[in-house]
Amino acid sequence: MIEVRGLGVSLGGRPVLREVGVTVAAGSWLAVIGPNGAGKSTLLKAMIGLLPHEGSVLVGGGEVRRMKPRERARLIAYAPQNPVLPADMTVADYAILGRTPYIPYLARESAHDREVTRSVLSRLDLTEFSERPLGHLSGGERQRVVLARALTQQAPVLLLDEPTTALDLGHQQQVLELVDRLRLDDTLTVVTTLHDLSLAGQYADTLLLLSQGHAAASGPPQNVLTKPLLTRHFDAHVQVTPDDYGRPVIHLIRPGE
Ligand SMILES: Nc1ncnc2c1ncn2[C@@H]1O[C@H](COP(=O)(O)OP(=O)(O)OP(=O)(O)O)[C@@H](O)[C@H]1O
Repeated sequence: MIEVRGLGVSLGGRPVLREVGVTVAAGSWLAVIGPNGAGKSTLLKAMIGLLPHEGSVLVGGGEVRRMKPRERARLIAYAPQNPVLPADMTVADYAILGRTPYIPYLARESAHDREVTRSVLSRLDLTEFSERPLGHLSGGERQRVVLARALTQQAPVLLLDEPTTALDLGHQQQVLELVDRLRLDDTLTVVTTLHDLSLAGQYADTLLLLSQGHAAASGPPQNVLTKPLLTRHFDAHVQVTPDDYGRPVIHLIRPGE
């Protein structure tokens, strides 16, 4: 569903991604991990065609940079890490913007568009906030609203940049479970950046470890979430233990222990 080959991106005259290649099969989940500044958000932005780049990014068989915005929006939904939100717009009005690619020019949203939006808001525990202005929400509520807008888009490819950073434990689990259920029910292809490596290992089929703009490792979680790789690329003291299902769990340990 997604095929990235020889991707290179320069920002401010500096190379930020170099020769990155990755393939994501339809219906699978790729988690992009790596230290701050490694290029994770840049990779997602390149996948949606927002950045000039070298190499190719194919989504659904087509080059993203050649797609018309409406065509692209029906194929790829993207929830950025820190979007600027219009403070006076209500939650419901913002979430229904995800339906824009389906609304004919000069027409209004249909009953179906409103129903999709209502259902997504309900699944994200946001019904009670529907009429609240975005400027009157907590950080975690705002993050769920950004995700809601991406989900109302009902695109087969979902790119989520750090979807859980501002969420409490329960909402982290709720959001990731919801994304996984949609992935399985509707064969969505999911790409997320995630700083929580244990969560990345629990939900993703494949991990891509970016380090200083290049792909340092990729593969199933147990091959990427290893002590040597994490120590080298994150410069951290960690212990990796399997959970009850054999998936790697990462613990930070005090240096010297
Ligand atoms: N517009 C820009 N101009 C110049 N450099 C930029 C620009 N945007 C990002 N960068 C740089 O590109 C590098 C990669 O940024 P990116 O946001 O992709 O990292 P990241 O892996 O998502 O980091 P984090 O974990 O901190 O979110 C960083 O060094 C960043 O400073």
